Amino acid sequence: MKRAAVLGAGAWGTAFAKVLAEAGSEVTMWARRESVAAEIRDRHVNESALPAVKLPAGIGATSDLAAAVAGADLIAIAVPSQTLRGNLAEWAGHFPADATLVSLMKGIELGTTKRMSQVIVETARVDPDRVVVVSGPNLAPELAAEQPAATVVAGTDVRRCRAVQQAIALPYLRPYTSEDVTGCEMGGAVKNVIALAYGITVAMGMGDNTRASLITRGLAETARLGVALGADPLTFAGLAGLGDLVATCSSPLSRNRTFGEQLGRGKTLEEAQKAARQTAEGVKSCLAIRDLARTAGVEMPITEQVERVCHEGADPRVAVKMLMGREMKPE
Ligand SMILES: NC(=O)C1=CN([C@@H]2O[C@H](COP(=O)(O)OP(=O)(O)OC[C@H]3O[C@@H](n4cnc5c(N)ncnc54)[C@H](O)[C@@H]3O)[C@@H](O)[C@H]2O)C=CC1
Ligand SMILES: O=C(CO)COP(=O)(O)O
Repeated sequence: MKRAAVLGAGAWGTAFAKVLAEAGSEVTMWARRESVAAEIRDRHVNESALPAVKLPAGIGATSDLAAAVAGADLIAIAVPSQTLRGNLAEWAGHFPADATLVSLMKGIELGTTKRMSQVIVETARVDPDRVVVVSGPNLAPELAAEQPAATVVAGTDVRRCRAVQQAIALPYLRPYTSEDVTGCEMGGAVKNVIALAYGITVAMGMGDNTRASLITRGLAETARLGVALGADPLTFAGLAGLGDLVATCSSPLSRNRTFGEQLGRGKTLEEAQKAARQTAEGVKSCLAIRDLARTAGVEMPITEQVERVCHEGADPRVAVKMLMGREMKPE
């Protein structure tokens, strides 16, 4: 049996801990609040993150980071992208020397424009081979309800990828491996921005033609940026690209889509933030992704408009007009 730690007891950390435990690992979760750790330990639930989900009784939980990671050979991290660097500054010294670090996050760091695996390598001072990314169409409440889904385990060390693949394979979760870390992370981060745009248009009453156009052109700009950063174009046709984009845009469970709906109803950023209980990564990542695109000389018109609506108070109706009024070109 493997010993795994999951750092972050939000929706995804909790669902992922359940997966690891059910696939045979001995799991300890780290929660920021001791009350959440106690609830997981004693009542086997995490009501605020995943209401009504019964967790395996064997999952341990603590708010003591050193205790959570002691002896772990797999450490999965599921905190907000923008706090990861700060979290790791406190944590990294406690990580066992050869543990595989699994990034579950889907965002780009503000300011540095770094992907989460890059932040882990830099801040925890580990060899890039030790970092593995898990990304795909994996809405936490659906996975926790054991609805069948697939995902991608990406890394530069095939042996570690296979070990993580084995550690999360279940009758309801089918993991595939990939060597394209950049592509998987860019797919996961940019789909959150496109899901914001999708939510905005849903709230504006737009129909399936608009939705399909957004998904398709959203994927086009995701792939354009990803390829400029060295990703394999085929990754964007896979689970961590199109798969996650479709799941997130289509699902009322998505925090990013829901956040977009608030903006589409005319709420300000601050009002939408007040209403959101959990992390909607696209809201901050859209700034970093726009900066990445500008530096790489890549056009990302949907991302540009999402940034304007989120952070410059632009009217969504004007944003739609600007997207539709762009210069004509071949597909
Ligand atoms: N929820 C989902 O369905 C999925 C989420 N993800 C990604 O996983 C990451 C985590 O997402 P969730 O668990 O859903 O988010 P969440 O908002 O439910 O949980 C985030 C957790 O991080 C903890 N945390 C630790 N340090 C923190 C700090 N300094 N500031 C704020 N919170 C801190 C919070 O206490 C909270 O438990 C995100 O990057 C998200 O995009 C990926 C796949 C699925
Ligand atoms: O990444 C996800 C599904 O794969 C979850 O999306 P949200 O963060 O928008 O809920």
